Amino acid sequence: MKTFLVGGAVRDRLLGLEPGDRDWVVVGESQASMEAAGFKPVGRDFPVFLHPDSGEEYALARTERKSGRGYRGFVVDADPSVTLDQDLGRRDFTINAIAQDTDGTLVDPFGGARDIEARVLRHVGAAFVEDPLRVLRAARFMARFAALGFSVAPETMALMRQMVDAGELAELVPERVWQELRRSIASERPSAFLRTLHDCGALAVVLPEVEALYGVPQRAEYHPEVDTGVHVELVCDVAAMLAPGDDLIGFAALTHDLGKALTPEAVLPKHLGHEQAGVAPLRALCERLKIPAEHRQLAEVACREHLNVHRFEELRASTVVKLIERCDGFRKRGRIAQLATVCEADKRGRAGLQDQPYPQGDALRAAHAAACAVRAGDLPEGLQGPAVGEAMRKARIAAVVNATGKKP
Ligand SMILES: Nc1ccn([C@@H]2O[C@H](COP(=O)(O)OP(=O)(O)OP(=O)(O)O)[C@@H](O)[C@H]2O)c(=O)n1
Ligand SMILES: [Mg+2]
Repeated sequence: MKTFLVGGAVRDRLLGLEPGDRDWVVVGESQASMEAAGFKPVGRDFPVFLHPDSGEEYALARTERKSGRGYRGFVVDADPSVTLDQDLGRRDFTINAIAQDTDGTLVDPFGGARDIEARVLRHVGAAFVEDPLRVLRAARFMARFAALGFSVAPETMALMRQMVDAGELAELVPERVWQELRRSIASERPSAFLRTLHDCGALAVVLPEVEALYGVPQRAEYHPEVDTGVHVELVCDVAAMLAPGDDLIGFAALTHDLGKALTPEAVLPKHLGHEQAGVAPLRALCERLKIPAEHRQLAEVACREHLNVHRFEELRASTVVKLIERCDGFRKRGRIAQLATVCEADKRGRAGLQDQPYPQGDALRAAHAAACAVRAGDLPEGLQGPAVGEAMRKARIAAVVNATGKKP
């Protein structure tokens, strides 16, 4: 059986990175011969099998041709006569279209190794336009590889712009948009995802609430970068640095300032009340993309409360306890630490201010820990009904006073 390693594993090895999942392509076999060799069929849209021992994915070499709208609208040909070069030719980017023989030899008909060397993300061929998801994949690979010096080839960028202008991205279902977004905000450079989509016009289609932040000014004394879109890019990158791989914190960082797009012109560059104004566009975005509940909740808390956390020094202990209650932080114990991280990313996500300390974060975490340490057994005995809640809140306030030296 003739098998080749393909895709991400070959690419990542050439980049000197730790390869993830290994995907294999098989040439000259059929559904029947694979099953006879003990492989387990798992593909729904095309013939892919799991290796009986390693569990790795083996796909028959195939060609694909667009036959209609939607991501299922493809005619797949996986006949044993399909060649390795044909299979590589249907792929998205040259850096993903390199195969490696079992003896280590590379099969690289589209110059993928050269593009890896030159740090260029380039499409393989004209069939690129048949799959609108590839616009988001380009942006996601930029989030992952921009820090290594990658950029999108101008001709690929032009093609992506054409696809957007032709309305192709309307085909993308929410689940697939979220999958690419989730992985991008958990990558090293989420700003490159946003910037790539912004530059080709796709951000306006998939995340119009975020696109609307570009061109909106903020006060230069507080925000040397001025542009709110640029601010959000920076915040996402700091969040990715503070919490690597954490899409929960990444999503809240991305959406914390959506309200700034709604500030009336006359009020600019101030953004009074943008925290409350941001809740409606945030909910619209979450509904449309079917964002998971936990992500929605942290994002909404961060949107509403980020200024309160920034002024933590000024808050009384009772105000802190109420803030924690509003965040559901006594039941969801991880949430306050997450909020503190998002707020730190917000403060440090400003041009030239990345290295600023953010003492509010630790102070909030310490206050939360102290308030959480109060147990029902610490309260006076014999309390009934609402009196228990009242006594609990008082005890928590006292604990925060103790831990922080704040006024009650
Ligand atoms: N819309 C897509 C999806 C996948 N592929 C091809 O299928 C391979 C495997 O896809 P996937 O696992 O999604 O990407 P990887 O490149 O392996 O990256 P990752 O490390 O994220 O798995 C890609 O390298 C690419 O050759 C493609 O051409 N077009
Ligand atoms: Mg892969």
